[in-house]
Amino acid sequence: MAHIEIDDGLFDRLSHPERVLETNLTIERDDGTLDQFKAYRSQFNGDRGPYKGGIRYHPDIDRDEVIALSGWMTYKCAIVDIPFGGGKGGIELDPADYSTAELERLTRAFATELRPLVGEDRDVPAPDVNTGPREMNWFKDTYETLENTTAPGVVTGKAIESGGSAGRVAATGRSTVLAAREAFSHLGRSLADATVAVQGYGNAGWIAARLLDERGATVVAVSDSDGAVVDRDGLDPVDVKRHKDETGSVVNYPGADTRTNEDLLTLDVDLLIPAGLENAIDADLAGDVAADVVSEAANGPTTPAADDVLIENDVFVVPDILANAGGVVVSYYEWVQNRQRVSWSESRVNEALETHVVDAFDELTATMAEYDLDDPRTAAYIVALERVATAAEQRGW
Ligand SMILES: NC(=O)C1=CN([C@@H]2O[C@H](COP(=O)(O)OP(=O)(O)OC[C@H]3O[C@@H](n4cnc5c(N)ncnc54)[C@H](O)[C@@H]3O)[C@@H](O)[C@H]2O)C=CC1
Ligand SMILES: O=C(O)CCC(=O)C(=O)O
Repeated sequence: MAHIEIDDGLFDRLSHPERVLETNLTIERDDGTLDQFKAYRSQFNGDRGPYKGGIRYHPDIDRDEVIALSGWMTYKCAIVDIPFGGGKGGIELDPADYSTAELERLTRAFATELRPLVGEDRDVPAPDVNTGPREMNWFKDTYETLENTTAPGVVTGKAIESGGSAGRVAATGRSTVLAAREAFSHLGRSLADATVAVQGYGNAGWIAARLLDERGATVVAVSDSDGAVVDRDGLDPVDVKRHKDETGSVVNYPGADTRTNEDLLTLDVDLLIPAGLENAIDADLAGDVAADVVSEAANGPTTPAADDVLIENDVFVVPDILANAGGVVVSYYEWVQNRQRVSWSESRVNEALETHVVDAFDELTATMAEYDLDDPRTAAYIVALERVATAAEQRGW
């Protein structure tokens, strides 16, 4: 059912990316042989500002996935009201199979290929799955060297010493927790009393678990792609992270029971945080989700059919475009600091982040009330789509 009126032509335009680069990168392996990698960058929509979105390294990445992720970035930037459009990119590989030197050559090859498309005012990449400050530093250096300039705002998520922002690494987990706090408060409950399960123990998931623990919630289960660990008395997120860093996985964490990822998603907890990849919760599994609130750290963890089941079962789902927007909000402030050649304190960054998340959540609940909706995701898209459509219309054709 349509809730807002959008011109048919504009709707068509917003159903497709503005452009997609698909390329093959060639690098020399450490043994002297050559290897090829498929790589993509989708620029979905730039009506509200430069394209913005991460770069993912993953063996299953493909063109359609990158396009979908770049579309979500468009609406994410709109709902938290930062002046960016949506983009996303990625390289098809499992980084675990490559040395640091090979990953550096590959990242530099991608930056070289993307050079005509990116820039501080054109398209600003950032980290996503399996990338982080290290890759962003390499990207920035390659771009600046080729352009013979300094342009730290060409990517965000850099190391602090290379122009990164305080608070960026923790920002995605932080907004996921702030969004959950707002959802609990909306339901008249306190996050401090909640039990939590976190699926995915990378940048987004582990930070969310740590911040929840610091706020008094009990993290009873966490997982990564190898499986889940559960301790009903509560896990110590920092110690689980130490175990994962030492052993490569959360699995076999001393004192905890080992379970499957599916078990984790259907565990009897108050709050579920999917922080892995897309489509983790499908329609079959959704009926067994026991949590009252889901705060989506991952992009697209809930399929549309699963969403219907969760709504039917009164599960309050804070959609990805709001819950995980902390990453791009702090990326925006990193870009602002880079452009102004200034550096903000972590508390200033965190305060700005919190304002964006709380304001967006308030707009979401006000829209649910205005349209008599029981679905937070639809409300989020009403707010975001109106902003994108208005900007597009004001620019004209
Ligand atoms: N890093 C960032 O700033 C942002 C990340 N996100 C999203 O958050 C999600 C996670 O990203 P990061 O934490 O950055 O990646 P990461 O590479 O740091 O960690 C990903 C984690 O997910 C786990 N995982 C993968 N498949 C899984 C499965 N089937 N079951 C359980 N765990 C699984 C991996 O083992 C790993 O622990 C992605 O959807 C990403 O797009 C969203 C906004 C910003
Ligand atoms: O920080 C950014 O620019 C975008 C991060 C990202 O890829 C995401 O929010 O999914």
